[in-house]
Formats: sequence, structure tokens, C-alpha cells
Amino acid sequence: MTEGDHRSVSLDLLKQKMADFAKERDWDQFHSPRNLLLALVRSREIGRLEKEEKVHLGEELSDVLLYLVRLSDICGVDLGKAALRKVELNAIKYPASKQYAATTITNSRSVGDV
Ligand SMILES: Nc1ccn([C@H]2C[C@H](O)[C@@H](COP(=O)(O)OP(=O)(O)OP(=O)(O)O)O2)c(=O)n1
Repeated sequence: MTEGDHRSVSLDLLKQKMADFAKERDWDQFHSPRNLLLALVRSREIGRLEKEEKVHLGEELSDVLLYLVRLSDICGVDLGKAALRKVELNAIKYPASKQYAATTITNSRSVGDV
């Protein structure tokens, strides 16, 4: 996507890009629901994600998404485009061709605070 491209960025596209990003680096092992949630909230402890908790989890994650979408709108940020740009920056920062020690990834402030 280039600057001046006015297409909106779909959540499906971001989902696919993040899935590819993790797969290419063999990072699925670090993207457990618990680790991702901890990366999201940075500090709050959560319980195990049992099946019956999925509806509640979906509601809580929706709150995060909806507030984020609203905040971005108020601040004049095109969240889809900003996120797509961040995905591209992540790929530069963490090349798929490089080997990563588990400690490198688990020490990441994003998904390693477990
Ligand atoms: N185990 C990991 C580590 C990172 N990322 C991706 C998702 C985030 O968008 C981004 C976060 O990377 P960093 O932890 O390096 O954070 P920043 O890029 O924001 O750097 P900094 O916090 O130093 O500004 O990389 C990921 O998917 N899985």
C-alpha cells in the first residue's frame, strides 16, 4: 500500500499479515492467548481461556477494539493504515531470515512479559 492509496485496510488483511508474520518466524509458539493478552494489557493477570469463557473474552476484546477504533477516530489516525505500516516496520525489525533465540522473543516487551 502506498501513500495516496485511499483504500481502507480491512481487519482480515491485518489478521492475515500478523498470522504470516508469526508463521514465517516460527513465533506461533509465543503467541498463546495468554501471552497475546498480556502483550495487549501489558500487566493484567488473566485466567485460563476456557471454552465457555470465549463469549466473555469476545466481549472484552471487542471493548478494546471499539475503544481503540473510537480513540483513533477522535485523534485523526487511520488505524488500519497505521497498523499496516507497523506490520511492515515489524518485518524490517524482525527479518524472517534471521534466527531468534527464544529469550530474544520472550524478552520482547510485547509478548514476553510472562
Ligand atoms: N513476540 C512478538 C514480538 C513482537 N511482535 C510484533 C507485534 C508488535 O506489533 C511488534 C512489537 O515489537 P516490539 O516489542 O519490538 O515493540 P516496538 O516495535 O513497538 O518497539 P519499541 O517498543 O521499542 O518502540 O512486533 C510479535 O508479533 N510477536
